[in-house]
Amino acid sequence: MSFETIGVIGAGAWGTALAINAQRAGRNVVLWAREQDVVDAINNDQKNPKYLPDAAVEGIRATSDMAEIAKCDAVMAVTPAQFMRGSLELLGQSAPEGISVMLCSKGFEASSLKMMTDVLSESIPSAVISVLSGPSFAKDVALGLPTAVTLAASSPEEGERWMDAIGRPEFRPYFSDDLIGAEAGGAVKNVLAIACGIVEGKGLGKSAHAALISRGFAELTRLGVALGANAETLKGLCGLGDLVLTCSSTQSRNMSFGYALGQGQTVSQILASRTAVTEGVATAPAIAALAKKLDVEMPICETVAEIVAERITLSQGIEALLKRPFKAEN
Ligand SMILES: NC(=O)C1=CN([C@@H]2O[C@H](COP(=O)(O)OP(=O)(O)OC[C@H]3O[C@@H](n4cnc5c(N)ncnc54)[C@H](O)[C@@H]3O)[C@@H](O)[C@H]2O)C=CC1
Ligand SMILES: O=C(CO)COP(=O)(O)O
Repeated sequence: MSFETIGVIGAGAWGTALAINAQRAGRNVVLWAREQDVVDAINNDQKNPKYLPDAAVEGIRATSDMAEIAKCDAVMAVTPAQFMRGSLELLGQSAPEGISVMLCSKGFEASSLKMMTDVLSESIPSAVISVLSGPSFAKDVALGLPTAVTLAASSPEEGERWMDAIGRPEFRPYFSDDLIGAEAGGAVKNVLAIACGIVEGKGLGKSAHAALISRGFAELTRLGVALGANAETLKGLCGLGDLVLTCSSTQSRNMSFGYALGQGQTVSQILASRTAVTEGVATAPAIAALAKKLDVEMPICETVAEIVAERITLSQGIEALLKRPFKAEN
């Protein structure tokens, strides 16, 4: 059975862009927003000025009633990671047995150190889980610019259903059976993008920037593998691909957060100046704690966690990384 109606939970920039893409792919789309002004703007003006200004949100119905989402053939969950559990528990109140849910957010739950796949299994035990991740800025997808992503599903049949439902020439999903790899890549790259932003903001040079991406990728791979991912998956769109995108452009909220830190702003100043979520800020301490728990060497991510918690200064963090003992590359 193919998915004809798609429910999208979360009308932030990414949920809205994914809803636009699914509508363009020919699906009937219902978009759930927690804010009534966002629901009204989409239904009355075909716009989402709060989270995705400039994009036309046409042919999509917005709702604040989660029961309407539960009636759809399949659901894309796009709530920021720290609030994902609440959204899924709400969906679980009216979801049918075996509902297909695709997780599209990038982060770990800071309070439990859990991945979104675990949060979904705990909230809706019968859900059929998929993960969408990869280099894809919401604005690019909304504009219809070419994008390729990893679409990880628990069976090839489920993957086919999702690819048929949301794939388009300008939005190319590549199938993977590695749910953990797809998730881990997206979560860790956000933390590394903060580090890359700091390097750029402080003017440490492109050589340092490239070194950080490369050594950061080693950390991302180590943690992913320790969590059960296949290292090959992490070389793909959801790992290296997304790391390169997010570390290359201040269009990334994580990269621009780090850039602003590098330019001398404080964590609270930067967060107070934006409505958009900066996932790496909450995920950094979770990754640092996981690294400790699993005995995985992740000095860059641990340094970002210390900086974000304001336990060390940028200069202290940079010095500590540069003074680490020389060692073999792998
Ligand atoms: N924006 C992008 O280009 C991309 C974002 N993502 C991921 O998608 C997820 C959602 O990000 P965006 O849509 O960009 O968010 P956004 O920054 O555009 O909007 C914030 C979202 O958080 C929700 N929110 C705020 N406080 C909340 C609360 N207390 N409870 C529940 N929800 C709350 C808002 O309703 C809104 O939907 C994140 O995990 C992000 O990493 C993934 C790929 C691309
Ligand atoms: O995940 C993203 C692109 O793939 C978006 O990254 P930011 O949340 O840092 O903007």
